[in-house]
Amino acid sequence: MFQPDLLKGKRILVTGGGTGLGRSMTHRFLELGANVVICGRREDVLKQTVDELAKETGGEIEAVGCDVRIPDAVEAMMDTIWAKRPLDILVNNAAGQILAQTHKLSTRAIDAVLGIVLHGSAYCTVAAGRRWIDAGLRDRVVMSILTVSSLTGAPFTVPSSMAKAGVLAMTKSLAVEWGPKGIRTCAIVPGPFPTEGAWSRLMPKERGGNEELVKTIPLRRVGEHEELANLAAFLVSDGAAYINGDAVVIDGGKMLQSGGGGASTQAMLDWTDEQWEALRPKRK
Ligand SMILES: CCCCC/C=C/C(=O)SCCNC(=O)CCNC(=O)[C@H](O)C(C)(C)COP(=O)(O)OP(=O)(O)OC[C@H]1O[C@@H](n2cnc3c(N)ncnc32)[C@H](O)[C@@H]1OP(=O)(O)O
Ligand SMILES: NC(=O)C1=CN([C@@H]2O[C@H](COP(=O)(O)OP(=O)(O)OC[C@H]3O[C@@H](n4cnc5c(N)ncnc54)[C@H](OP(=O)(O)O)[C@@H]3O)[C@@H](O)[C@H]2O)C=CC1
Repeated sequence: MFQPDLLKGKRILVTGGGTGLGRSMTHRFLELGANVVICGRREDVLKQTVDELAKETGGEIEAVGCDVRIPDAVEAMMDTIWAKRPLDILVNNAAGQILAQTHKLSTRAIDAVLGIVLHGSAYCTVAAGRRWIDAGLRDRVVMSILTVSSLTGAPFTVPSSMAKAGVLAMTKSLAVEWGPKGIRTCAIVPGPFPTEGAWSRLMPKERGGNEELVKTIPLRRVGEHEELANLAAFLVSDGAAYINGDAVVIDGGKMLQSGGGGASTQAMLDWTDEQWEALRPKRK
């Protein structure tokens, strides 16, 4: 699908790259010749991913333990990365989610999610951007992984929806402020892509499992990691050099199905031919 050296020479940081979609993007970036640094809080998870992906791809990968909620930890991580070679690309992927009734959330619960998604993305973006701007480095990219709820809002995942909407605002704002400095920003808005992290927190069996979920998606399936990883590879590559400030939705059309007619559209999709026929005016 891509030239095998699409990302050759690019040094990329994927936050939360040890698991799930971050791992899958890292895998694709390595296959395409990038040098990738991953970060996360659990060093054992990072080490295992580094070992596995180095073996699977033969690519250059390293890990730095970092909690992106802690400003000093982010600065220390960037110093460690820069000591070897400056980044070309930052991928803000690390996230936290809680499925709960909003009026029952504790302030610590709200802060836990806002801290990872909103503050963590801002700390990483500013730490990389400041270094690029101070050194006059151009042709750099910040790509953030959002959620459909950043565009639509979503009940029961309010802190995440708020935080991702904030990251979208950062993406659009910096496209204008940093564009002239040779730094472009972009985002991906994924629909459902099964991962242990998301499914264990957001898909309790009471939700009906994947069978119920796919009925809400026009393409009638969840996403495949490779599909998101390919989009990510394109967006950070020089092939997408004129894309700045935009967020690309990859959700099988889910957002469109739940919009407009909403719940009643959903019900109509399950109507039988007889039900539709019964609506036709009868000829006299
Ligand atoms: C269907 C497809 C939709 C897909 C959309 C997907 C979007 C995603 O973002 S998926 C990403 C999922 N991955 C993760 O969330 C990974 C990281 N997450 C975490 O580490 C935790 O889940 C975290 C966000 C809670 C943060 O962990 P930590 O800092 O260790 O925080 P604590 O465990 O100490 O909890 C802090 C605070 O939050 C309360 N809390 C935790 N879970 C819940 C819950 N389910 N309901 C209500 N409250 C919860 C916890 O009790 C603590 O509060 P206090 O008790 O007041 O101390
Ligand atoms: N899967 C899906 O259907 C969807 C996912 N997304 C987005 O995709 C991205 C990846 O999610 P997914 O792969 O599903 O979930 P995962 O739980 O697998 O990924 C989250 C990653 O973030 C890391 N992380 C969490 N908190 C911190 C922190 N404070 N500092 C550093 N790293 C942290 C975790 O590692 P550790 O715990 O070791 O720190 C983990 O590797 C997220 O941005 C999510 O919002 C969006 C829409 C749908």
